[in-house]
Amino acid sequence: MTSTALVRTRGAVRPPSESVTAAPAADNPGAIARNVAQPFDAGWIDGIRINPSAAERRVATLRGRRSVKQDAQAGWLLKALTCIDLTTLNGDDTAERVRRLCAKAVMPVRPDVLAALGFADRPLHTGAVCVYHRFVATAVDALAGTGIPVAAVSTGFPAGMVPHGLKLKEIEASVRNGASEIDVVITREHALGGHWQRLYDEMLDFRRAAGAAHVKAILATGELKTLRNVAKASLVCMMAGADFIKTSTGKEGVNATPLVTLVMLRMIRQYEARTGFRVGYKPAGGVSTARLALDYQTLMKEELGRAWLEPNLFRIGASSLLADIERQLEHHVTGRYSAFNRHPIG
Ligand SMILES: O=C[C@H](O)COP(=O)(O)O
Repeated sequence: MTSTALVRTRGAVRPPSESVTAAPAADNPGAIARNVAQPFDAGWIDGIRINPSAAERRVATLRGRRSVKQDAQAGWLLKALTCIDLTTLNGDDTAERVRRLCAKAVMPVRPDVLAALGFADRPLHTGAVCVYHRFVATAVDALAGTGIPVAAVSTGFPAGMVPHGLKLKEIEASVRNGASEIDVVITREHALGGHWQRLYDEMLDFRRAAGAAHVKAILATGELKTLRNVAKASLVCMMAGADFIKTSTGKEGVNATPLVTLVMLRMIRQYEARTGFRVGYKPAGGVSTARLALDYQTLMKEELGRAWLEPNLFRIGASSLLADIERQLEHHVTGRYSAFNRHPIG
């Protein structure tokens, strides 16, 4: 059994010292070994300990520590843009709206702004487009030839209150329609009741049903009551083979926060140290400003290192973040802010 000092401050943390550009990291060519499910390990899970006040202190100093210089900010924001899962998950979504979203994913920033930033010859796109199952085929069609993956929310998103067998069928149907990423919601009751073996079995089934498609396990952290539950659920999902762990559906009362992020990132770090597998992280829900995106990037870099700033290990689930990033990039180039209504998509 491992007793884990999970969220303990470790002294001064180096602020980001290098400019982050939208170019791939040299040590991260894009391909990483996919996580492989580990045997269920009750001792490892039982040994997890959290120090909430230390974690709170750590995130409280985040903005004070961050030192992304003004001219480096554009590079960080372009990088953030390539990590966005550009999302629409509304009851009034239509195929037409999804097609417009896909067009935005292909060209997220005006060419003249990109050119002014020195990216004229390096077109950028978002990390993925994320939709309900109903629109997977539409998005796959709209994104054909672009290399942009389609992510489908699944398993009775957002509450997950449908029978297990139906959840597996929903995953399989989205994969058949061309989704290469599946965002699955966990059964919160398993975590709230400490039924970790049940959560493990559930996630193992989700991962099997997804086949080659990558699985992002949505913990719905705002509903898990304690940071300890968040840490344990993170570990169990990784142990069962999840490729990413994701905070929220965007529909809970509390969605992504720096505090749950810190806890989840420490678990990713611990999981890599124990198994050698790198698992990705996706904050989602309420991440709507460039400033928040920079906060999450800073946490990723400080806690996990440069490799975790790339879209194969970092995504931001967001329906409106892109609009603010565009505004900040335009401001960087022109010195003026445009109105939000000039950015109706993203
Ligand atoms: O997974 C993505 C979230 O549903 C998006 O949440 P948001 O609309 O608050 O950006």
